[in-house]
Amino acid sequence: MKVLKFGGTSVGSVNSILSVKKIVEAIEEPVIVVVSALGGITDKLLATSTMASKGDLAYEKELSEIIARHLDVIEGVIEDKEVRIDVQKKVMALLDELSNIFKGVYLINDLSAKTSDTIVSYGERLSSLIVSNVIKDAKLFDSRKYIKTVKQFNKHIVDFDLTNKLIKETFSPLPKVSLVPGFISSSTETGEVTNLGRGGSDYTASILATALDANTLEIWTDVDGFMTADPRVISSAYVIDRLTFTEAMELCNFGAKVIYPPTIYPVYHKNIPIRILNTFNPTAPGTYISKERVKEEGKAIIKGISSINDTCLITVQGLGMVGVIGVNYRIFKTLAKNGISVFMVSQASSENNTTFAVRNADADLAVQVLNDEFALERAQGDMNDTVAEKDLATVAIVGENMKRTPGIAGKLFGTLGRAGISVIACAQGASETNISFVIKHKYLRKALNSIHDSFFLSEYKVLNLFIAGVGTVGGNLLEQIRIQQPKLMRQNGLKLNVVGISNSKKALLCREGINLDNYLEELKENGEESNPEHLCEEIVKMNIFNSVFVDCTASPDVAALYETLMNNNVSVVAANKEAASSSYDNYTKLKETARHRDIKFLFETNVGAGLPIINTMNDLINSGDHILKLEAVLSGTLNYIFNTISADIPFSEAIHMAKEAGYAEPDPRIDLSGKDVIRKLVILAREAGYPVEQADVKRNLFIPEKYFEGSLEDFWKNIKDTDAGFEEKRQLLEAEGKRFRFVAKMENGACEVGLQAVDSHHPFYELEGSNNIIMISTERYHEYPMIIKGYGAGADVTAAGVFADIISIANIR
Ligand SMILES: NC(=O)C1=CN([C@@H]2O[C@H](COP(=O)(O)OP(=O)(O)OC[C@H]3O[C@@H](n4cnc5c(N)ncnc54)[C@H](OP(=O)(O)O)[C@@H]3O)[C@@H](O)[C@H]2O)C=CC1
Ligand SMILES: N[C@@H](CC=O)C(=O)O
Repeated sequence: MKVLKFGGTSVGSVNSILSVKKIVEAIEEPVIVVVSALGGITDKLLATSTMASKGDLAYEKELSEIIARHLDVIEGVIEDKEVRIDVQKKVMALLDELSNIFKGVYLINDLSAKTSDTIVSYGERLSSLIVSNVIKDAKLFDSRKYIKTVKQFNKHIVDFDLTNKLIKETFSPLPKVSLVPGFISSSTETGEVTNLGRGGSDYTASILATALDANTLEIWTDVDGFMTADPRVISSAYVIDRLTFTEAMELCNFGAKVIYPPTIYPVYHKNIPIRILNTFNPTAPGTYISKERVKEEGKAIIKGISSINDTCLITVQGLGMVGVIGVNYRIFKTLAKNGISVFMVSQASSENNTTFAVRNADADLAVQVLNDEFALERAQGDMNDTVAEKDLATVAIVGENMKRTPGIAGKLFGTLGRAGISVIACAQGASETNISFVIKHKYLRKALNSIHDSFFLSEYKVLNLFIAGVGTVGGNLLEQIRIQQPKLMRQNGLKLNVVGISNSKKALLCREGINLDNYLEELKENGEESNPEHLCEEIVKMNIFNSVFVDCTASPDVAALYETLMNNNVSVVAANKEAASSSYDNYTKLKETARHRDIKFLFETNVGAGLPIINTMNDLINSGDHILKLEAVLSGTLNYIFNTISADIPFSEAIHMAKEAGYAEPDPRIDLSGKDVIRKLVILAREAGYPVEQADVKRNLFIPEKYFEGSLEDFWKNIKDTDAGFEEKRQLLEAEGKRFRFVAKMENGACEVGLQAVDSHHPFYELEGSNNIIMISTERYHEYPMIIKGYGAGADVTAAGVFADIISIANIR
């Protein structure tokens, strides 16, 4: 035989009760079916009691809703008219009793524990009566007659000797289907109605399964089983197929509300397995809980992560505690005497403090009673005042396979460190099945996500992207992500979740991910007013794990956010060159911050767009080479212009064309003035190991300074004046068989940029379109420098370079 328990949601509606009928009637062996009250009814009974006890006549409305709910369910689940009328009568009789009790509570304005217990018992009495008339051949039993309790420490404790005896008598012989109300019981001494506490229906089922030696206990609920973590917080959480009793106990004691914790003890002792199944998805395999510890190859070492939101840490501290016997005894005795439950304890081996976790609501009382207990020691200066730190959260990782497996704690705390989360207290029992730690509540979501990502081979890894700038580069990047995303997910298990998008005026932020099919309209219509500071604040506030800020703007104000973002463990990928070419101090500070926080600051596209220049230089240096000299054409815009001007296309027209083609900076004067090449050379020199500032670069510019003064419109208007002069120079050069190239050079840290006329023997002569070229001379590449050449500007190649930086953070293959 087996015992099946159906919770409130499983018997909460007409459809769910019909599913229960189908599930039970398909079983061939004898079954005991335990039911909870209709979903939400226990809460409503309690709320109505409180109203009535306060003399609030509105209780009558609540009561009429309770009545209507039950009558509606009967109407929907019982087809046979005669049976239906009979059940309606019986149910109405119970509801009349209930109504009279409420009236009494209302009239005398008093709600004793006994009356409250009686009122809530109606929930299961009503539901079991209804369900017993839905399932074919079901026989209804009354749990008050065989689940007996005695009072201990103001709680109703099961009187197991009597209960087991009565259960055996009651269910002999065992009917094919026995229908049993969960939760309710009665007192051994007085016979009065009692109950097993909230969630007690699971316990009823466990007690019955144990007393009758069932082969399985099935808990039917509204989820597919124990999940690796709370799926409302972690989208990649999945159902755990097997757990040991210990693991299940650890997980549900620690916040996973799949089963009521005491349920596990009785069946554990008789080694009766529990299956967690979903009434709404009955074919799902669910979670199987048994004594056996199975170590499955390729599966995560830990089984689940759970958490307690409501945590306060209390610390008792003082040098006077060191070596003194009995301090902890006094702490915990005092707490117990005052009914304060402690769920985590941590004591340093120095013995100078004991820290423990309680619920926030118990904190003030705990501090007060402990200060009283240690009043003398405090007065003598041997101990400090007791301190409470509220609004914290406790997280636990659970798994029996952690036993004797080195590196678990290291991995856990390393993961938290990389996410920028500080651990306030931690504890691990010698059983090694649970490592618990306390953090600030605001980091809970991030901690759970980071740990889940690190420990579980989820179907996919997530990178959360904030993309600033949706123009030429940013827009192209978003389109590449949109197109590539399904393949990355399928082949590499990488989900790129774009959680933020912004332009200069608006920001769109969504933790769950922005739909990339129509982000521009969304940004326009639903984006919030934004500026760089606001954007930064919002990102920090969202506090998302594995997040990357992608800067596709040209804004110095946006670049100024990197430090704060990185200090909040957000990696940065920049197409924007402002930060890497800013003061050397700022550049090194950002790089050090990234190293120190174990995050990334990547800016490959700052030089040569998608060409692998910076990465190659880093690889050379990291393998022990030294960069001695760089010679390069680094402006796609200028190279394009010099390759495009002709008798038909004047200089000013070629600038327009470079802008149109997406090569030029948002402000093309940055290209024309040589500034863009200067900052690129500075970045390369720094990456090569030379502490260079922009002011150190010698420059031989080719457009007089006056053209860069005034507004951008002035520039476009005035630059036409240079067309004739340029055409003259071009013709001369053509006659000499030479071409203009704007060349950047660095030799042992000395940098210069300038216009050069190169002949056909020069390696830069044949450099088509907007291409860039760089010759890198090193100790190893000396006689024949390393050459990297290709598209050096343009939306798609730059976006692809930014994309590559992002992918490198995910570290996928
Ligand atoms: N084009 C290329 O070949 C290469 C470009 N780069 C770099 O890429 C960056 C982007 O260039 P590109 O795409 O051509 O420029 P665009 O002008 O096309 O786009 C810039 C984007 O940045 C947004 N923006 C500006 N200021 C802010 C701000 N304060 N906060 C948020 N968003 C802002 C703009 O918004 P709005 O529309 O509201 O102004 C726009 O969406 C530049 O730094 C450039 O140097 C690097 C390598 C190659
Ligand atoms: N404006 C730049 C774009 C790449 O950095 C260029 O023309 O090279």
